[in-house]
Amino acid sequence: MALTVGLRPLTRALLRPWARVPGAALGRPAAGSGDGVRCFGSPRVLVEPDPAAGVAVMKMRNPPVNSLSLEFLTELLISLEKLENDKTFRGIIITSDCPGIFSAGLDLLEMYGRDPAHCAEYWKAVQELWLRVYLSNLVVIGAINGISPAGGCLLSLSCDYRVLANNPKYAIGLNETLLGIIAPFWFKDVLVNTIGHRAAERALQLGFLFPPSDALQVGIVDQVVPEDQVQSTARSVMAQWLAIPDHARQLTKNLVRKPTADRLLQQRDADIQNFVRFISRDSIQKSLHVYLEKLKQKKG
Ligand SMILES: CC/C=C\CC(=O)SCCNC(=O)CCNC(=O)[C@H](O)C(C)(C)COP(=O)(O)OP(=O)(O)OC[C@H]1O[C@@H](n2cnc3c(N)ncnc32)[C@H](O)[C@@H]1OP(=O)(O)O
Repeated sequence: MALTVGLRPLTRALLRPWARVPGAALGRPAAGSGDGVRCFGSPRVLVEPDPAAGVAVMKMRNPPVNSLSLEFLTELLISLEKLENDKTFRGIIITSDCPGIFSAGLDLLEMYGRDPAHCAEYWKAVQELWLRVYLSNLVVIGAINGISPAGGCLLSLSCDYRVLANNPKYAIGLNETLLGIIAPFWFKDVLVNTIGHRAAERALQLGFLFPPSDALQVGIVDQVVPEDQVQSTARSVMAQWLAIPDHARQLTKNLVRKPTADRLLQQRDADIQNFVRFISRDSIQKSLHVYLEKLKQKKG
């Protein structure tokens, strides 16, 4: 029997009117967009619109590490939906407002010590974010200005183009096996599509986190540039992509990506059930506990 997935907080949030950021974000003119244009967003997602260019920069700011908690996923989804539905925008640049960290991936605390209903709700939101970014009609460029493991890597892989800052600390990859967990088939599919079967096989089994030079060589990112040029490079790449007529690019993107997305769309509930069964196992909870303890101990 299909698991019934409650989506209460997510649904509630999606029904909420568009939230404007109190304080800091509001009133700050968007960079390069003239005086009249203001940033907007939500507590964890700052959106800097450049209507003249048809581009919005979406900055993730869920400190300390931009882990993808349920609330953060919800805010990202709301921002993306808002931008998708606004004809002003043809492209978005996803980047981080947390120094040195693009995203630490899925929030382990949403999966550790939680009941099955919560895990199901969380996983549905993870699926939702992936589908929205991966199938977005907008051009999506990742300006990856920090480390990007696991779910952070999935988010990057779902962009149309990835620019990574050249800092040896900014590794990227699907490192799930290092945590004693398994990347779901759709994470795997996106990696295989990006770097090929053999490279993905090794990277997934060994939980590789590629430093920038290796990331470029294997093709998990498209470009590596000095750290202070990540945003400007993303903007120039965006201009190239926006030179293509939208309808032609969008239909082509759909042609290429739909089969991969359909594999999940055809079995979303089953995927949620699998995830909940897997993550609820004692052995997996133990692995997560050990990993979280390691993170704590690292601090000394
Ligand atoms: C089934 C598929 C499932 C999962 C896919 C995933 O995405 S699983 C998540 C995989 N992510 C990782 O392996 C990254 C883990 N984090 C790190 O390696 C480091 O935190 C990082 C990102 C390199 C940053 O290091 P830094 O030294 O700057 O910070 P620190 O480690 O001290 O972390 C600060 C606090 O954040 C907590 N934290 C880190 N990552 C996560 C996370 N993914 N989820 C939840 N919480 C996370 C960390 O424990 C620290 O907490 P604190 O309470 O301050 O001790």
